[in-house]
Amino acid sequence: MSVTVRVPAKVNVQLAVGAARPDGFHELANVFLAVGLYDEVTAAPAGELRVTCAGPDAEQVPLDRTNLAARAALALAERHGVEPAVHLHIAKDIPVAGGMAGGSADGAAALVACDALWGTGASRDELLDICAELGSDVPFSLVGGAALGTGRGEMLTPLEVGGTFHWVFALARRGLSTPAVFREFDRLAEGRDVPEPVASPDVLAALAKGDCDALALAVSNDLQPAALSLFPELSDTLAAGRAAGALAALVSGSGPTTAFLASDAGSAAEVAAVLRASGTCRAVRTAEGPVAGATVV
Ligand SMILES: C[C@@](CO)(OP(=O)(O)O)[C@H](O)COP(=O)(O)OP(=O)(O)OC[C@H]1O[C@@H](n2ccc(N)nc2=O)[C@H](O)[C@@H]1O
Ligand SMILES: Nc1ncnc2c1ncn2[C@@H]1O[C@H](COP(=O)(O)OP(=O)(O)O)[C@@H](O)[C@H]1O
Repeated sequence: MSVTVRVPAKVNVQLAVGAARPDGFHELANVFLAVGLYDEVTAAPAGELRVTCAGPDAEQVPLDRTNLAARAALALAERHGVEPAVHLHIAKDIPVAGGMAGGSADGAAALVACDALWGTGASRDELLDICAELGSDVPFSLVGGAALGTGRGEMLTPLEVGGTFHWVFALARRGLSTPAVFREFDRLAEGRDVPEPVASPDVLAALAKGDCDALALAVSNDLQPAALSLFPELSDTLAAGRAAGALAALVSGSGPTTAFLASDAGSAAEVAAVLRASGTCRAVRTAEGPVAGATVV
């Protein structure tokens, strides 16, 4: 008996970042869109907790209890008095440390898989509570679709989306540490007023209408200057994607993956081909959104 859960990556179509809070986190207005790059987590009975991982970048994924999938299983087991004797196999396809919530996705997927395998019958709210404990992006990985995340990003308001958005993702040759990017954000903001983060009405309207031209004009990422400060070569990738005809180009979350909005699947394929030939990135993927969150397959 085993349970497999498929879980998507995310791109931030708006990431507004406020000042650092006393708890070390930043207040956000974070507009998430789930996109069709997936990890799959399979939970199966075992003598003890064990994590294995396969796929691109698998060697960068920790297999101990710091792995977010393992942390999810331990959190659910503790709440329900269950022995976490489970083998979690992660089939990765979401770039690691890429700014696409790959680890967060595996945390949400492992939670759903273990809940089904163990029959703990956790409610949606309980699963969301555990996700919020695991990380700021993890609740959205469970929910999927499109949502506005406030607080650390863990308090979600689902958003209407009136169509399909076509994306191209350029994977970078090295990762970026999310905490390091937030620290660089703080350094760049020193001495300046950091406005309260507010969701952009233009972003919300463009999503609701499914209007890629309007979305292209409205997307923004307050972490982009910090990511570019730590990884300046990403500017070349952004420029290559724009020159290839992308409607918009931005760093995905804390990066280093760069995201390019295209008008349709054909244009996305053209932008992807130009980026592959540009020599400015390690690999290029295309994906559409919104897609569903963590789902038992
Ligand atoms: C930046 C975003 C945008 O969606 O995602 P990625 O680009 O990493 O995928 C998220 O805010 C990342 O969420 P997640 O990766 O879950 O962060 P967490 O594990 O909760 O926190 C990791 C570290 O990031 C910083 N952090 C995270 C969230 C937040 N609102 N403020 C922060 O300052 C803190 O240094 C924290 O210790
Ligand atoms: N299941 C997992 N998949 C990927 N990374 C993981 C996982 N569990 C823990 N990590 C750690 O989390 C770090 C951030 O990974 P990830 O969530 O993919 O980055 P991002 O939040 O930028 O998308 C990785 O460098 C890795 O060390």
